[in-house]
Amino acid sequence: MATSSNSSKKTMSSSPSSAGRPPQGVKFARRTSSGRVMSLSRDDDLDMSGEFSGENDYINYTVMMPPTPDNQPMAGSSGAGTASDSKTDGPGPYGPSRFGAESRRGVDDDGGGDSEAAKADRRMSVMNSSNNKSILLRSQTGDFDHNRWLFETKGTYGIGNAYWSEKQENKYGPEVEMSMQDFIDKPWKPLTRKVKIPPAILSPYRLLVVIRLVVLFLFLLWRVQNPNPDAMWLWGMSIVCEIWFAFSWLLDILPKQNPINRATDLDALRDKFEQPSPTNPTGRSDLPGVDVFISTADAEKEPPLVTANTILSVLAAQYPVEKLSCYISDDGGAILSFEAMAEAVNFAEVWVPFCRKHEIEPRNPDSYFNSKVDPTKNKKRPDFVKDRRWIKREYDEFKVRINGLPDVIRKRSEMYNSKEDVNERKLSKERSIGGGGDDAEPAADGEASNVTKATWMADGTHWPGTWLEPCADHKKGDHAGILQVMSKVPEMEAVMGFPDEKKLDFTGVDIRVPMFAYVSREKRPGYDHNKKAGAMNAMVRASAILSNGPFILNLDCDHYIYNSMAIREGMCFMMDRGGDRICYIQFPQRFEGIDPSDRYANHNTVFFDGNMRALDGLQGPVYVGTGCMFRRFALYGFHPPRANEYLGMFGTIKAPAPNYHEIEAQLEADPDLPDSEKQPLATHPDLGLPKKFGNSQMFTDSIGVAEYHGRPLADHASVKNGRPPGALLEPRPPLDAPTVAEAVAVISCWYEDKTEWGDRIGWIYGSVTEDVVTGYRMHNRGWRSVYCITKRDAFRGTAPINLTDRLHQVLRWATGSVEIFYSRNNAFLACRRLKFLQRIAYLNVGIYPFTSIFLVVYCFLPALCLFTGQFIVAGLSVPFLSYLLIITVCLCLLSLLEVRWSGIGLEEWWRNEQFWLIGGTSAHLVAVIQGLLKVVAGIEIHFTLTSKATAEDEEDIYADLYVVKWTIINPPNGVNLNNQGMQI
Ligand SMILES: O=c1ccn([C@@H]2O[C@H](COP(=O)(O)OP(=O)(O)O[C@H]3O[C@H](CO)[C@@H](O)[C@H](O)[C@H]3O)[C@@H](O)[C@H]2O)c(=O)[nH]1
Ligand SMILES: [Mn+2]
Repeated sequence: MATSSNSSKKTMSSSPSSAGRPPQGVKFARRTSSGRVMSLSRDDDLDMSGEFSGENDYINYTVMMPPTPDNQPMAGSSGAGTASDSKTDGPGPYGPSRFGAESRRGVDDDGGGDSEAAKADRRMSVMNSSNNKSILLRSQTGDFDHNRWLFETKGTYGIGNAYWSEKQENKYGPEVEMSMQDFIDKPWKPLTRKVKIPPAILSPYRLLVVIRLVVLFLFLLWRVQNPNPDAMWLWGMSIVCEIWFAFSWLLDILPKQNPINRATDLDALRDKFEQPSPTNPTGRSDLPGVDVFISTADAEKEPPLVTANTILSVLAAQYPVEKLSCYISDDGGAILSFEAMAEAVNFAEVWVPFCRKHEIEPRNPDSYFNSKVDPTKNKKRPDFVKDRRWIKREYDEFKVRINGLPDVIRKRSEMYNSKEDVNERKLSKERSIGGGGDDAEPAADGEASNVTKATWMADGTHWPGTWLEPCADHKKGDHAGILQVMSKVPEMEAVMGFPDEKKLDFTGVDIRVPMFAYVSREKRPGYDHNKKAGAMNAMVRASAILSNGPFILNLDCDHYIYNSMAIREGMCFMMDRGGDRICYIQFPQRFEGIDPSDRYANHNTVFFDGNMRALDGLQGPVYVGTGCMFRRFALYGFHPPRANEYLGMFGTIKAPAPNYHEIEAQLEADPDLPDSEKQPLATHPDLGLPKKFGNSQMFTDSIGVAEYHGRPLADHASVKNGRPPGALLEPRPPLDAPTVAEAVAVISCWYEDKTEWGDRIGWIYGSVTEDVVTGYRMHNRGWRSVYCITKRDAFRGTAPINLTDRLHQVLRWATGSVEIFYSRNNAFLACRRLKFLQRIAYLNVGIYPFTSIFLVVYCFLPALCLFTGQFIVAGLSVPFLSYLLIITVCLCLLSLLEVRWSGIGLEEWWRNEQFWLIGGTSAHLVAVIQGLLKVVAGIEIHFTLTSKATAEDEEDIYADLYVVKWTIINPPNGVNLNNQGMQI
């Protein structure tokens, strides 16, 4: 089933051994004599597609079909001569494939933002918002608290609701003819609201914190004043520890004083962006684009089947198909991942419409078929059972194909290699015939064994990535950049299926699949690839050129979309009033396959439901990796578009942001300033600052567009930095070859030379927990973030199940924290835009591993007491005991209240305490030592990938639970087994 598709593969090294390669296609990337690919910037007036083939400084660029792993690997490529027509255009198992990049790109449209029409649109919106607002509307936006009011009235009011629900019935009917005035006067309905934690819980909580603080202070004072003269050393040691514990408790508890909950209104989002309106008569989606990034690094530890399932869940997400793009970054450059992804896209052709037709959840096939609930629940269509049976079989076959891939690839490669061998032998024979003699034969044999064993793609070309038998240019950390658009940019309008389409009846179901691209950045020895952060940055650039979605969702390869509405939930925040100041939306990380009693606190609920919720009430949750939706513009290192800054201890002092004021004043004085001057982007405090993004003009041009597309709708006077409704209805231009070439150029390993990538732009380098640092930088610039807990989990993933893997993970996180502590990202050095309590929270992130030193010492104290017969105090006096009692009772009450406001279970809380001690006396301590070694001796820290369980080992999913691999981080655990250290 050869599928027609275009692969855009950069053949960086034109190795002579690739005799069977088809003739090179479009040539357009420029390569200098030094071997570097230089500025590939596309000039809009210049048609680059044809003219470069004559120049010798352009490298070859092949647009070819992706070899979807077929089950007749050698067919059609039996001879080197036939390879050239391997671009067979046949239907795959599900009909004509959607693979491929188009060859032309709309000339008149460059994505919206900067074109004349868009400018005119924006001017219109400025006029509308300033002139046409009714008095009523303005009064509503004054000091009146919409969110609160809506919440209290359960969110139903005004003509808005009635009006819009009527519309739903008849999308394209005559009702569309509503007047502009109607539209403008539509009450402005918030997309999100804050839900306060009941004061009945919060007030006693705060009170107890104060009480405990005072008592703790008095206790320590008493302890200092009452030494134990018999054992001063014991007394001294214990008191130092106790003071540290008090300090770290303070760091932990202070940022927790204002937890909040949030709720989103998905209906309001739909009404606002996807209902017919004067600016949008057909009700086409006016939502901004979203680029989803999946990262994988190792096809062994991260099984391709798991990754493929994640991809499928993304492709089937409920978001306008034409606005959604998915990218996978393969840091391993493995052909296995590549072909598995090609298979996944193939399967998506039926899987995605199936999900839409029957509205199933979750849309990760593996979880869906394994879920314990009755699949027919709430299913009304009579053909559901039949369809499900069919797709289940189809999925099983898909699994078999994926599992068979390693074999297929190996066999195929062996075949090609032996063919090469034979050719080589023939050649040498011919050569040696001149010399004559029978001894030619053994000589040829000897030669053959020298030929490197290449890894071949199904179309008879060399795999540009890592080979099964690694060699120079084709191994991990040394291979070309690969970018392949596996599913092309979809049509703008829904494409409805018909009966019997692809063996299922898809009548009235949109059968489009979002764009999907496989990306493996170039890697060369001598370059620091910066782990996940580097992979992310490469994807940020490639996606800016290919789709430029103003929002970026990042998922690890094992984290799939569990709630197909998740992206829309995030979008509610981004598109709400003030949403343009939100840099990212962190979703809680939820895990599956963890032992029921969650022995090692893998769920981490105390963190995800407690700490993060609390931070949401300050400046926002920290960025903790997978399940986070970014504003692209914020990733580029800009400051938030804001007129005011909030300074001071508690961020309550309002002051105008620098520069902004001046420009405002200028504008007032001279209303005839050029239009561009009125745009909020132009009034960004730091837009003038030169940022070093690298030399891709196409990339630089995309920045402003992404910013503009990411703004909330300017449908209300209170939206200061919005875009007009209907601005995002333009179709996306199809991808053309120069665009793809540019995307390949920006994933090359030298692109970041002398730029600020990883320093001020994108994911920040230099830490194994790139996530925390990246988020910190944004908060430090004054952005805020939002924590989005959805009723149905947004995403789900796997977590390490045995103690060793878990400790390694905790070790990596703690090491990252120590790195942060010793870096310039230490919150002590933060600028004043970081709110005070937020700063404390970040300090805590950097400091918590150091607690382990004191914890270990303290854990040894009981033993020391036992041996020496001494105690930390002179005698068990009444004040000592009563202080201890109050402190402990307060702590218990606080924990209870915390459990109440965060909604976690008591057992979960207890597991967390236990694991805190286990990790605190082992992994954290090692992390402190590692961190010190790095700072003092410059010893690098490795990123140990967390192994993911295969979806296959179902027999005993907890088999790993008790596996203990002895490593340096285990021994301190012995301490814990007997001691439960007294915890202040
Ligand atoms: O060189 C690398 C190393 C890792 N990864 C990817 O990074 C992700 C996270 O790796 P994993 O071993 O699963 O780490 P976890 O501890 O499970 O991940 C958490 O912690 C990481 C930081 O330590 C964050 O990056 C993750 O998003 C967060 O989920 C995976 O998708 C990897 O494929 C790469 O792309 N390139
Ligand atoms: Mn993980």
